[in-house]
Amino acid sequence: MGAFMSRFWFMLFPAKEYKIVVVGLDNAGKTTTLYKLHLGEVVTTHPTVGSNVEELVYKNIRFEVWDLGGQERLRTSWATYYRGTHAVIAVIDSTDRARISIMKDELFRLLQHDDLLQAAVLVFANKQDLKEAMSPAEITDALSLHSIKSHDWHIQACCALTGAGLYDGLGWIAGKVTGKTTT
Ligand SMILES: Nc1nc2c(ncn2[C@@H]2O[C@H](COP(=O)(O)OP(=O)(O)OP(=O)(O)O)[C@@H](O)[C@H]2O)c(=O)[nH]1
Ligand SMILES: [Mg+2]
Repeated sequence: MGAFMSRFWFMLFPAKEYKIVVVGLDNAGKTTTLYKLHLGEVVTTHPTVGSNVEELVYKNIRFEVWDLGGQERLRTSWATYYRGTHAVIAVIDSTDRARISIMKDELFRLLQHDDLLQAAVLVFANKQDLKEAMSPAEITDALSLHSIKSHDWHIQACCALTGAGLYDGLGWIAGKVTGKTTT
């Protein structure tokens, strides 16, 4: 391959791609988040059975983003997606006070998984447009995030419908996986 072709090839296919898995209870807004980031649009969603996967490029960093189904019967299969994961996004429906403790249990279970020992963890406090939404501070307490010492974690308020906060969260992941500060 000539020098020009080689440069062209690497522009098209940069070597590194980072894998993100998106987890959270059903109705949290995972699929809405993925397609808001991927298409810039709010898509009509149905409960995900299995997964959706899309590629995102942000600040020249390529991410392969896996959105998993959150229904109870599907959560046991989340672990089959973990291998090679650089970052986890846990999407929270900030109005779902009744089930935040279930999400906490799911979060602490995934933190113990061997395939996620190196993964950075971003918590999206989604649906902040709704007035009954818990604040990020309330969610931090409810999920006991300060007790997590084994992983880098960060919580970001967001609204998947407007996109507010989504790129701030992705920027945090970008900084963690590349080891650089991105602005
Ligand atoms: N008000 C509001 N509604 C949202 C927001 N994000 C998502 N939703 C709505 O929440 C509902 C569920 O969104 P989905 O993205 O399908 O949820 P999911 O987490 O993918 O659900 P499963 O696939 O069943 O695990 C949809 O009606 C979305 O329009 C948000 O930020 N604010
Ligand atoms: Mg979904």
